[in-house]
Order: sequence, then structure tokens, then C-alpha cells
Amino acid sequence: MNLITPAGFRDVLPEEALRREALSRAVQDCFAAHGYLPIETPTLEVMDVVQASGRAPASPFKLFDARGDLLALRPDVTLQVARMCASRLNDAAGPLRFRYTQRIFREADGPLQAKAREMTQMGIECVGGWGANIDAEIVSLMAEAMELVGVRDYCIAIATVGVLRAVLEASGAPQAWRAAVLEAYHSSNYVELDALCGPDAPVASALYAEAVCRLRSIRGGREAVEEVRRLIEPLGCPCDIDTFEQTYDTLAARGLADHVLVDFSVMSSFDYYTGMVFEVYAPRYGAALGSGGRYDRMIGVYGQNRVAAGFAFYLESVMAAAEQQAREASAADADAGAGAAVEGTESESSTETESSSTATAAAPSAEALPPLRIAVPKGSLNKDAVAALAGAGLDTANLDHPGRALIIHGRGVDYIIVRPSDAPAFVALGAADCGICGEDSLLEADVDVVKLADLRFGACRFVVAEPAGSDAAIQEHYRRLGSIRVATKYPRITQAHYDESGMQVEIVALHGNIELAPLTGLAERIVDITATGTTLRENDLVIVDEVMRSTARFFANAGSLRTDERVGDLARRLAEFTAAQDYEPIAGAVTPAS
Ligand SMILES: Nc1ncnc2c1ncn2[C@@H]1O[C@H](COP(=O)(O)OP(=O)(O)OP(=O)(O)O)[C@@H](O)[C@H]1O
Ligand SMILES: O=P(O)(O)OC[C@H]1O[C@H](OP(=O)(O)OP(=O)(O)O)[C@H](O)[C@@H]1O
Repeated sequence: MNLITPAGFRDVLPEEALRREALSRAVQDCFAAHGYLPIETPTLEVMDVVQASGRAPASPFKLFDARGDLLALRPDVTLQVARMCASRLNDAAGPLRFRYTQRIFREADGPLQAKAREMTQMGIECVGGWGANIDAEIVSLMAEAMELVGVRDYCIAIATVGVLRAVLEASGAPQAWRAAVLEAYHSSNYVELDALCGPDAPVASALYAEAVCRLRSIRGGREAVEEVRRLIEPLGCPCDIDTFEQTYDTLAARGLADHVLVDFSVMSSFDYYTGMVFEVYAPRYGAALGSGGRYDRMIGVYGQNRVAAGFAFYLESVMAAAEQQAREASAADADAGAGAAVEGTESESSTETESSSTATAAAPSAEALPPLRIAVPKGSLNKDAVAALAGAGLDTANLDHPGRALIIHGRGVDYIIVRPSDAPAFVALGAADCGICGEDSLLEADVDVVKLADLRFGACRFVVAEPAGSDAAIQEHYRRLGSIRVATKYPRITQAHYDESGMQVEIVALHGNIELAPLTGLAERIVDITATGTTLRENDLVIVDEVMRSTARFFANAGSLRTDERVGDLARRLAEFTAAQDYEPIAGAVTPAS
């Protein structure tokens, strides 16, 4: 018998269980002190209820009971609270304040199978309360919870989805364009957003497109609220910016200005959130620690319109971030101790040295920051990537002759040398702050990263190709068998292409020399990259369809973008530098055969 636990599930041993118990109690006591009452919700929920919320936080575990009902292990508590309020508490006068600590369960979320599937969600919900004071209460409680668990260095990135909603509403743009904009915001694809908001944007005035596009890069303190106000004022679209400003001021008055970052790129889940929205990040911790916001329409889905706001975080993530910070603090103390010893020795021989080192401590230089970790692709994208990083002002001297070293150090930066297809995983899981790879590698990896800039080099096309003259035979094959085999190094991109076209295919995933597949009878067609077209030509293959075009992208971990200003700066400098270069265009004929 194999005595392992299922993937993503684990035992908690006493030492950790005791800490979890103590922290969870401290946080719950804090919520209780603010008038929040405990609730418990069932482990199983009817699937229809889970799906009605319009927000599938991730794939829930599904099961049928003996009656044949399709049930889900709860993937989230908020939707259960919404269901409970609309059904069992519909007569209760608000505001109702609830708190909970509950296990939630999610099927592996996305292709990176490195995630826990059972987590402890702690949170609060305030149902029936409205306005800046309630919004500020929610955010302040998140801050208190972080402190209680021991996360001292954290950033609450806050925005309101009300602004973008109002601008889109007033823009006069067709529904399809608005949906595409929301999708670009949801998937943090700012390259796509920039393209949508270009000169051809179908809006009543270019000002709307400019506002839609600019919002995502507005980041800062109170001045950022002013910037949003200035941006939308000429558009005359009423929105909740006043409430948002009051919320910010209330938080600042409570001493939270250093922890609160106004950031209008934090605008996920529009189908769910309706006003203020926030996410919490800790520096160098690769994932959001928690999130929350105002969801005024969700309870209505279950039959009773009631405004609401709340947040949730995972106890495991928050504890891991707190431990990381404790480790970093003791390492810094050790370094400071060693530094002090050296200083002490120096000051005996020179008082001048002492005064200059005191000045340095008061104003830490850029070098005092931990190095920015950049995933740099090896292979064909490497030369242009390194040139772009140098052009953006980074110290790339050691990248010219890296030898076999896999982490190359520069001034203020660590370059992590990766295969392009691995770059998204390094960044998504927080092993690198940002990185460069082809758009194709990002699509294929399908992970949560923020796509910040199109770097324009590494241009290539993804095409469907087949042996010249084989089209009729392939059509007949498809007619008889109902599917064809397609070989590729990019199964996700290929599947998405055929899902869209409605053709049934069997995908054969290979790792290289894809052109061999139709030549040897392994597959009827291939989906592969073509640049000069030489490989296709020399193997007597012809293009029958174009799947996509790709160029290199600069992308970042969402936490790094929000806790480290260098990431946004680098994105801007890289975009500026690469925009001015003459990169190789895609060569070869564009015309599909037949
Ligand atoms: N002619 C081309 N052939 C392959 N990739 C190209 C070409 N032109 C541009 N690219 C870009 O370069 C990236 C691949 O680079 P390279 O060929 O060095 O990687 P690889 O060895 O295939 O590694 P991996 O398997 O990690 O993608 C592609 O993902 C694409 O974005
Ligand atoms: O149009 P072309 O200029 O001929 O370039 C296209 C070839 O380049 C890529 O292969 P790569 O060299 O990356 O090797 P691989 O087949 O092992 O992926 C791609 O898979 C094609 O085979």
C-alpha cells in the first residue's frame, strides 16, 4: 500500500498545528472585537449554487451523491455566505458582519501542478453595509490580520472597478470591444490592452481609449487618486471615485498609507466585484496573500439584492510569507552585525569613514535593495534579450560570456538563465520577479503573470503545414475517421486553434524536429513555428493555415510588479528601447497553399 496523501493534500504536524491554532485564534479574536460573528458553512454545496455565483474561483472537486445530485466540495466561502444571506437571513436587518476560518478545496488550478488543493481560508463579510467607512473597515481589518500573523512588510494594492466600468459605459464602444478590454484586464495582458486602445479603437472619442489604457499604469499614493480623477474628469462619466478617495483618506488617517498602494491594474473579476477591490502582496513572495472587495450584485444572484464587501486570505500563504520575512530579517541582522564589526574596526583608524557610513545608512542606495531577478531566455531569443536589457540601462557585462553559470550577477540584478518555455513558470511561482520569452511560450504555459510589454524581437509565425499535394488525402482521411493527427511542440496553442475552428484532432506532442511527423506518417499535419520558411521548404511542406504570430514579451510576477518599483520602470525602459530598434521582420510567403 502506498501511504502518501493525495497530491495537494497534507498532514499538519503538531508544531505547525499549534502555531496555526494560535494565529487563527488571534485573528478571529480581532475580527470578533470589531463585531464580526462566526459562521460555518457546509463542506458540500450543490453545484448549481456554486456556478450561479458567476465566479468559479477554480475548478471545484465534483461528486455525485446517492440521490444523483451533482455536488461540489466548497471552493470558496463567500459564495456560500451570499447563498446563506439570500435564503436563511433574508429578514435579518443589516449590516451583518460575519467571520470564518474554513477549509476550501480546489482541483489543480492551471498547468503548474505545484499548488495545494486544500487550504485554510480566513475571512470576513459585511453584508448590507455601504460607503467609504465600511470599505475602509474591511481593508483595515485585512491589515490588522497581516500584522497579527507576523507579515510586517506587505502592500495592499487597491482600486475600484467602478471607474473602468463607468468609462466603458460612457465610451459608446460596442459590447465586443468592452468584453475584450475586460478580458485583457482580467488576464493582466497589457500588450493586448494597448493594442485594443490604439487609434482604431471603436470609441466615441480617443479620450475614452486613452483612459481605459492609462488606468492600468496608475500606481502610487494619494496623488494616484488625483491622477485618476484628472483622467476621467473630461469624460463626464459619474463613478465611485469620491467614495474611493474617502476610503483612501480614512485608511491614511489610520496610519496605513505606507501599506496601501493605489493601483488601478488590480481590477480582476468584473463579473464579481462592483466597487473597491484589493489584493495583498508581500515582497519576494510569489503569490497574492489575499484579496477582497465590494460585491454588491452577488447576493442578488441568489434572489435578494443586498450590498456586501469582504475579503479572504489563505492562512498557509500568510504564514509562509511571515516565515520568509522572519528569515530575511534575521539574515539582515546577521549582515548588519558583520557590517558593524567591520565599521567598528574601521572607525578605530578613521573617524571620517564612520560619518560617511552613517550617511549611507540614513539614505540606502539602490544597491541596498535585493537584486531584481530576471528570467533571461537562452537560445535564439538570448542575443536580442540581452541587448534590450543593456539598452534599458541594466548591467549586462557578465551576460556576454556566461559560461555554464546559470545565475549571472550584475549590479543590482540577478539574471536567471532559462529555456524560454520555462520562463513563465519561474516568474509565475515567484522564483524570478520578471522575465522575457516569446508570446507563444506564455500562451503555452497559461500561468498568471502580468504581460507588460511587446519587445518586438523574436518575430515568428505559427502555422499549420502538411506535405505538398496531400490535401485531398487528408480531407478524405478526416471524412472517414472524423479526426486527424497533428504533431506539435505547442499542444495548448494547437488545441485552442482547433477548438476555435471546430475540427477534431488528436495532438501528438513532440519536443523538436516537428517537420518529421508528416514525413514519417506519425501525423497528417503539424503546427509549428516558421520564420524564414527554409525548414518547411526543404522538407516539401506547405502552409495551410496561420495559427498566430508571436514576438517576445516582458512579463512580471504580479506581486513583484506591485511591491518593487523597478519592475514597472524596467518595463517602460525596455518598451522604449525596443520600439526604436529595427528587428528582423517575419520572412517567407504568407499565402496558405490551396
Ligand atoms: N525560427 C524560430 N524558431 C524557433 N523559435 C523562434 C523562431 N523565431 C522566433 N522564435 C521565438 O523563440 C522562441 C524559442 O527559442 P529557441 O528556439 O531558442 O527555444 P527552444 O530551444 O525551442 O526552447 P523551448 O523548448 O524552451 O521553447 C520561440 O518560443 C519563439 O518565440
Ligand atoms: O522557418 P525557419 O527559419 O526554417 O525556422 C523554423 C524552424 O525553427 C524552429 O526549429 P528549431 O530550430 O527551434 O528546432 P526544433 O525543431 O528542435 O524546435 C521551428 O520549429 C522550425 O523547425
